[in-house]
Amino acid sequence: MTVRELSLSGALVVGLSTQLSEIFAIKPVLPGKGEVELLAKLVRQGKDGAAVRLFYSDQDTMQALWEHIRDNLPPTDSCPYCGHPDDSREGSCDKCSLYLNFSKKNYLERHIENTFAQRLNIRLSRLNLEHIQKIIQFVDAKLLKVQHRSPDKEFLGTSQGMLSVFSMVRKVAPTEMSVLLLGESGTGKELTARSLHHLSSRRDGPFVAVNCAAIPETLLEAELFGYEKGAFTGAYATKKGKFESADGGTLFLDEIGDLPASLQAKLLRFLEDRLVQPVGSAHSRKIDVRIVAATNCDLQRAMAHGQFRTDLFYRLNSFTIKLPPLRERGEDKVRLARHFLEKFSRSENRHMEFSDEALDAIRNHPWPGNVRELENKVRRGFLMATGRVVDPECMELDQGDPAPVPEADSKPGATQKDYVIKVLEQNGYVIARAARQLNISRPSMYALIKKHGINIDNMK
Ligand SMILES: Nc1ncnc2c1ncn2[C@@H]1O[C@H](COP(=O)(O)OP(=O)(O)OP(=O)(O)O)[C@@H](O)[C@H]1O
Repeated sequence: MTVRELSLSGALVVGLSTQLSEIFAIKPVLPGKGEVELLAKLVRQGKDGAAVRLFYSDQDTMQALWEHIRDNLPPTDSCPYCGHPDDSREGSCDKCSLYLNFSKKNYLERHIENTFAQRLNIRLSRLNLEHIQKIIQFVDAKLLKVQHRSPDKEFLGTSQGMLSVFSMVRKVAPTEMSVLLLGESGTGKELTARSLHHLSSRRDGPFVAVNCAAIPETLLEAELFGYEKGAFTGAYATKKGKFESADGGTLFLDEIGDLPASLQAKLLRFLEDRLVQPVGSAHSRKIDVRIVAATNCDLQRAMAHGQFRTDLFYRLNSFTIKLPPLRERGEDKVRLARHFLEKFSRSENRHMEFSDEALDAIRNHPWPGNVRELENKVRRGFLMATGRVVDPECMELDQGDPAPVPEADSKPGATQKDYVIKVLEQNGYVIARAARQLNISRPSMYALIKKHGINIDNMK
């Protein structure tokens, strides 16, 4: 096979024996580069030879090919591609629109771009409007995902609700605004708070998380604001509070709805003047901390009952992000489940997969404990599966009988309280075990106990 004519996108070859659809290689010798391999496809067989289309190769080869072609261009005023008379060679050929300014440095890139655009045009012209509309929608959806993609590769979600969370996180993170995170237990409030911190200019400062429901009321003030030596019995040395530990960074106050009234006032004062006064100290210190607060309880209702200060609520509520419950996240349930299974598989070096039944059970389960519950079920499935396949039984996912977990704020108080007491009884009043049964965190279990005024010591 001999290569007679060679251009950037095509060649004339003689002695070719090939079918129309086949892709084959031609190997012209280029000065200064030697033999190069170019992939080609037959376009037309004529009596002088076969016209072939060339596929673009790597940049070096294309550059060498272009230099060779340029050096051998015939001294003609016509377009070398279509023969149309053109004496300027400054722009594009009027007839075939190819870029003719050969002396320009970026000729090769322009030529390749134009050729791609032309091919795309030809393809598009063969599609009907409905197809084009579908392509545009597809591209839009892809762009949306790229732009709103999670700021953290461990923070997953492609459902509409989560894309909007990611978008809000990106917008508010670089500002100094306080942020209020709302959402049921296990929906990812702490993960969101960490993302806010990592995307802010405070990322090199500390991230300090405090669960206001998990610390007894009597200790909470000292824990948050610190204390001076001798401030109270047992205060043997001066101790920094969480505000001070978070200086220059972010303080995440989880279960803010459980903050006692006196501390609500202190937090409000801090948000106004950024001063912190340790217990037993006569002096205040200026602290540079961004507050991210979170709660899974209904602060509006708490305000209506006089349990949460309205002024503090409005101060914190200037930017609110609501984490959607897992049951409203569509296929994210399966994506997250696969993510957790892969994580466990990697850490144990044991590859596992879900059965189709397991995937259906994951789709249908109501997930009252949200992502935390999903992670726990997948962990259980990973540990209990005997072969390489995780089925609904080893995850203890019974589609017909989802665990009736009390939803913190949607049921009348008495019913929920009874249920919590029952679960505590069943688990011998061991908080961790009761929390596990309800698929909620220990702090959330404490919060439920506190919310209903349940006194475990009297019950044992
Ligand atoms: N979108 C997500 N992608 C990956 N992991 C997630 C996601 N959301 C939550 N998780 C994981 O689920 C678990 C619970 O999340 P997190 O502690 O942030 O929830 P929370 O809303 O703060 O819960 P609680 O109110 O009970 O404190 C964590 O292990 C977290 O890493």
